[in-house]
Amino acid sequence: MLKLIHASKIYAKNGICALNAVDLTVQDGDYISVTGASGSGKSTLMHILGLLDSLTDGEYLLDGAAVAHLSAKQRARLRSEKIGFVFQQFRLLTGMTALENVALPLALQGVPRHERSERALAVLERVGLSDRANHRPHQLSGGQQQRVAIARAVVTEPCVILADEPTAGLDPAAADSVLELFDRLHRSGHTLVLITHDERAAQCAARRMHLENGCLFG
Ligand SMILES: Nc1ncnc2c1ncn2[C@@H]1O[C@H](COP(=O)(O)OP(=O)(O)OP(=O)(O)O)[C@@H](O)[C@H]1O
Repeated sequence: MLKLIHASKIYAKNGICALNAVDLTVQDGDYISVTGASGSGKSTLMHILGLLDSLTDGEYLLDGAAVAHLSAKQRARLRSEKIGFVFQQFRLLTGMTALENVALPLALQGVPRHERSERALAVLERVGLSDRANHRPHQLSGGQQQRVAIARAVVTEPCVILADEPTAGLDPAAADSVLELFDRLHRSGHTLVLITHDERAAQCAARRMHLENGCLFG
């Protein structure tokens, strides 16, 4: 469903080859972790898979379709339909409740208000936070905020969840609750790509990959 074929990314401004002829297939239901030293190309890989940047060589197929020639508008639409993002910094909107944050991607897709509240609440229930639906981010712990962010990423039923260092900065118990949630999402059929420095997090994935100087192994 996600396929990189001999994918390379060279940044024009400094000539750095951040991805070097990478081949990667992510099948429906996969749970993959990608580790690598600082500067090995992890963020670049996430940006490419998340349609936030383009390849300089090779191909990226999303659900079987090449994305190289799509306009910025088409890419943005595809991104909101097919990809759920989870970031290290949660990126929740501080003025909104947990429920409103989770419902936001549905609003952007034009889902009617009544339906989006229902769906957001159902997903908050799945991440164990339905009793916190009306709390704002500052009233939640770091681990709870990250679980809200994960709920927001899955509410649109994307093809894949791309998580960039989702446990960095969390204490061990909170990190465990996030990894446990990923495990449950994987077991219920979700597709996950976890980009991480955290060896313990990487071991939770069903398949491990490793980046070294832009080359992908594993
Ligand atoms: N926008 C950019 N313009 C130019 N060079 C870049 C850009 N983004 C990344 N690079 C370079 O590409 C290489 C890979 O960077 P990338 O951020 O993908 O690595 P990373 O593994 O995510 O690193 P970290 O773990 O430190 O975030 C590095 O040498 C980096 O300096």
